[in-house]
Amino acid sequence: MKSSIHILRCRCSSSSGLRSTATRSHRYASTSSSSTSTSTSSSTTPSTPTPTTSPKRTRWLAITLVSIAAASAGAYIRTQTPSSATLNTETFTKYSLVSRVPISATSSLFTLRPRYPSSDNYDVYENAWRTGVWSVMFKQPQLQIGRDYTPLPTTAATSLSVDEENEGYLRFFIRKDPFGEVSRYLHTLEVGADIEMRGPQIECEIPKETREILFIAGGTGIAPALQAGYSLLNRTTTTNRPNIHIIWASRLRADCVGGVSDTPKVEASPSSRSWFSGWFGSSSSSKAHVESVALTSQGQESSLIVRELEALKSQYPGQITVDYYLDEENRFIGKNDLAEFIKPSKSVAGPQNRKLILVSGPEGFISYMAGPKVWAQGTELQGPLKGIIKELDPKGWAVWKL
Ligand SMILES: Cc1cc2nc3c(=O)[nH]c(=O)nc-3n(C[C@H](O)[C@H](O)[C@H](O)COP(=O)(O)OP(=O)(O)OC[C@H]3O[C@@H](n4cnc5c(N)ncnc54)[C@H](O)[C@@H]3O)c2cc1C
Repeated sequence: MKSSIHILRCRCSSSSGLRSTATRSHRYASTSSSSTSTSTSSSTTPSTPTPTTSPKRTRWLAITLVSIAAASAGAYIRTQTPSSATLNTETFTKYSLVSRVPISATSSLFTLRPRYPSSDNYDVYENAWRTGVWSVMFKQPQLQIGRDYTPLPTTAATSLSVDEENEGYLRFFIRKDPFGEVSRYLHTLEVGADIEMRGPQIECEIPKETREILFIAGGTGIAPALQAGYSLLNRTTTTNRPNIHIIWASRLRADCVGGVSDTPKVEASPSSRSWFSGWFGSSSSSKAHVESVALTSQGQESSLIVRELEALKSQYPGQITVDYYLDEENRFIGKNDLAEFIKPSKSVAGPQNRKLILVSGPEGFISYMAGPKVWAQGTELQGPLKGIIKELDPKGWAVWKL
C-alpha cells in the first residue's frame, strides 16, 4: 500500500452508498507546536511604563512580573509533562512496547501499554469499539511520518488480563513491509521502547440498523474485520442477532494456520486471480480452479488471529462464519465466492444499511474487489464502485472501502 503519510479519515455511515467526509493529508501536525507559543501574552502586558514611581505603576510591575513567572512556569511544566496520558486525536500519546511476538515470517503481534496511567483510556476505547472500525496513527519519530494501525479487539482468546485491559493495553497485528518505512521501523523496536500514537480515528461507523456484514479482508485487513465482528456482534440481543461473514485472503499459511473454512466448498471463477500478483505484477495467477479446502493445522498451534476468530464464533454461535483463502496455495477469492453471499435471493428487505460489504487490505486488493479509492484536493474519497463486487451488482448492499 503506497499511501505515504496520512491524517485522513474516512467516515462511513449509511445511505445507498455510505457517506464519506474523509480528509487524509500527508503529514501530521507537529506535536510540539503548542508548547512553545505561550510566552507572556501581549494582551496582559501593560504599555511601556513611564519613569515614575507611582503606586499604580508599582502595582502594574508586580502584576507583570507575576504574569511572566506564571507563564514561564506553565511553559516549563508543559515541556516536562507528556502531552496527554490519554489517547486523543490532537496530540501523540506515548505507549510502551510490552511485547512483539512473530506470527509469521512477515507479521507480528504488538502489545502496547500507555506510558503514563490514565483511567480515561478505557472510555476512549469503548466509544470507538461501539462505533465501528477504528484505527490509530503511529509516529516514526526520525522521519516524522505516521501510518495507521488497527487495534485488535479483546476476545476470549486474548492474552490480556482484566488488569491489562483496564490499564489500556492495545494489541496490533502488523505486517512488516520489507521496503516500508514505518512497519520496518516498528519491527526494529525492543521491548520497553516508546511508540507514540494518536487517535482514535473512526474509519467506518457501523450503522445501528446493520444486520449483516460481508467483510472481505486481505492480509492485515483482517484486523478491521475482527473489529467489525466485535462491534456488530456485541449488539446481539434476544431480538437482534446480526451476522458477519468474513472472507480472508492471506499470503502465507502461517498467518492463518489452523483456520478452517465454514463454507465447505466454494468454487472460484475461472477468471479468479491473485490480487497479490496484481499488486506485485507477477503472473502466477492462472491456476484458477480453486476449491476452498479447509486448512489443517498439521499439528501446529492455530495462529493468534484464527484463535480470535474462533473465540468470536464460540461467543456468538451461528452469527459469524469465516472462509480462508491462501495465495501461497493458489486459493484466491473469485467472483463466484462472493456471489454466494451477495446474491439477491439472500437480500433482506428493510431499511437501508442493514447490509454492508466492507473491503479492507492493500490498495491492489481493494481495487480488485471494489475499484480504487481516489484522491481529490488532498482528500481520499471512496471512488466509484468497480471491481468484481460491481460486476455482481450488489443490490441492497452498501459498500465501503477501508
Ligand atoms: C486505516 C488503516 C488501518 C491499517 N491497519 C493496519 C494494521 O492493523 N496492520 C498493518 O500491518 N497495516 C495496517 N495498515 C497499513 C499501514 O498503515 C501501512 O500502510 C503499512 O504498514 C506500510 O507502511 P510502511 O511505512 O511500512 O510502508 P511505506 O513506506 O508506506 O511503503 C509501502 C510500500 O510502498 C512502496 N513504496 C514506497 N515509496 C514508493 C514510491 N515512491 N513508489 C513506488 N512504491 C513505493 C514501498 O516499497 C513499500 O512496498 C493500515 C492502513 C490504514 C489506512
